Amino acid sequence: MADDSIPSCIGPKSNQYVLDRTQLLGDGHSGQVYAGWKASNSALQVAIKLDKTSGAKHEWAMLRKMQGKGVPKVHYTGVSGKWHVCVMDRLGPTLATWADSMRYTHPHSHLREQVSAVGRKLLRLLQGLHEKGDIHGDVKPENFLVPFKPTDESQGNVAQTPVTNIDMLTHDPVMVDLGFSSSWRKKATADREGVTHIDYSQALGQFHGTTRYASLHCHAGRTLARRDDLESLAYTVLYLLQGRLPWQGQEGADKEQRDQKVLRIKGSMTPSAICATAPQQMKFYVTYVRQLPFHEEPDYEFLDHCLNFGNYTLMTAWHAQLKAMAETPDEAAPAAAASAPGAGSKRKRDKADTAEDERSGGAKKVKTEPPQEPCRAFMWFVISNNPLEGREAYTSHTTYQNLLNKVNEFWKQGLWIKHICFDGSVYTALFNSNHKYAQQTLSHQTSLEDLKRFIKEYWNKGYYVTSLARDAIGWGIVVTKFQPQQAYYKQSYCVSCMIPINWIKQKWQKDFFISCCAFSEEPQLASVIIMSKGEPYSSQKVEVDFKYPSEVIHKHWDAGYIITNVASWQDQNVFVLSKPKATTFSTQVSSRTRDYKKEIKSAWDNNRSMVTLGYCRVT
Ligand SMILES: Nc1ncnc2c1ncn2[C@@H]1O[C@H](COP(=O)(O)OP(=O)(O)OP(=O)(O)O)[C@@H](O)[C@H]1O
Repeated sequence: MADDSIPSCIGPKSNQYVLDRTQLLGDGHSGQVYAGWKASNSALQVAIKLDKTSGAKHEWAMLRKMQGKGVPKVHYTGVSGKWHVCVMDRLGPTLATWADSMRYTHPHSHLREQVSAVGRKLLRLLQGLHEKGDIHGDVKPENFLVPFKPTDESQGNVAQTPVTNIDMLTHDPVMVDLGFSSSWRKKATADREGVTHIDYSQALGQFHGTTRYASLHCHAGRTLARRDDLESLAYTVLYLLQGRLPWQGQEGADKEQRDQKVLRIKGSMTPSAICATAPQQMKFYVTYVRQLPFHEEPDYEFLDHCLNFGNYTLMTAWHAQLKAMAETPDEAAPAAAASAPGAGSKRKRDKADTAEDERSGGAKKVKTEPPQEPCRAFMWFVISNNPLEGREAYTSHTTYQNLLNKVNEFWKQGLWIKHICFDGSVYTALFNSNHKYAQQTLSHQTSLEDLKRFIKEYWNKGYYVTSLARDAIGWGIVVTKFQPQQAYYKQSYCVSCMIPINWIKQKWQKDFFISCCAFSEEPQLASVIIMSKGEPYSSQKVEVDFKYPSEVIHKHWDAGYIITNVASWQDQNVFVLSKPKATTFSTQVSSRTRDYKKEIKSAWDNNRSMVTLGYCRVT
């Protein structure tokens, strides 16, 4: 039944529009779009967007700002009853509808040529928006419409124009739905020469956008930047070409679970796998946008060359280079093989043996060449700080029992376990002569229920959990009794099937900070987070990424944070960064290495103390 609150006439008497309730053009999350016409001139066909929220005013302002630059012409905006109303040019079908119908009626070569043209035009539309200081924030095929160009001008009617006949080589797509748009540059500097980029932040668990097309950064709750529009454009182009994306059709109890599944598939697929059945240039496009730093101005010319896959006879020098690269055999090793020590091609292994990132690292170079796609690999993350204080040691063993025997020897020497870690086959433990510790126990628990029982039992005895690791069959746990006056005030744990970001945020508000964490995949997904009151930090961040987020880590280092925990969660890495209350700390080094022993030795040789170890995905 039609909603009676929907107005049939819109606008002041001198400028009225008639709304046709029988012609719903689109139904979005914030309202509906109906067809209509100008009361005094029925040939002027319009689209009338009714929005329930005052957020519409932001979209109106954006549409006005972009008039003449690829958005529909706006005829009227105002409020009617409970609706915020925007009357604009009526357009044709969405690109999704257009491509779906083309796919079954035209040869693939034709679709490919058309989609290439569309992709390049969309890129330029987004570039225009970016040059104005804004990003779209919801790039997807449904938000770009085919223009209405009636074949017979005298009886023009959008709906009757066959969508399959619209030649996008000669028509330009139009961008709609700017409701999610935001600025990528700071307002105060928008008109000045030295443009300042907005600040980076990550709000884990906050995802706004369309799951199917969202960038990985968007899924991770990171502040959106130009790179995110361009990553979504890649998925849009791939959808138009293939009618499907590899992460479609995921099922789950709720939207959050489905989003998590999509993120996991999207994030763990290499650009080659995502573009397996697409033109090879798209692989370079996806690789490039996924590696683009937050602040960096995208190289639109490079992306345009990648999207120019419609016609191989129109090859530029760039294009030829891209094609040559596309024909080079893919060196990516499968994840499992890459994770085994010594696996992967020799060249890759030599190149990737150790990578180091330092707090005082220099400025980054801007990439102008086609990026190389990295292979997926897991490595040790060795985190060390300046300077080395007291004694330190490490040990590694393939069985928990052997580890326990060795730990007993270290305890006798006055060394305490600082951290334990498991890489799939080997347990590693770091030790130091921590003067705050008085007693320690290392234990192994096979189930989560046993782990919870153990933690409670030892809390009652005055111990706190100081390290945790997940091994092949259970959980290694270290509990410690502190010297008087040195203990935490309180400790809390959360066992969950996801990273419990809301719980963590609540605890942060009560001055708890993450002390340690561990994650399991088998037999079920589980995350165990231990938070304590009394940690020597003033603030904390959690970063979740599919690889090592060097750019983000540098930003946090610059803001005074240090990495205090590294762990892996499904295909992703979890980095806990903490801001120490004391300001004595000077430099932190994060090394990704296959040979952690060499790295620990090098840290000690350079007077650096060990903070933590993790075994995580690096690419
Ligand atoms: N000017 C127009 N002419 C014709 N159809 C339009 C026009 N504007 C929007 N539409 C149709 O209405 C749909 C929804 O529009 P829009 O995306 O602006 O609404 P929304 O409520 O913000 O949607 P979403 O849930 O995607 O954010 C579009 O996908 C399109 O099919």
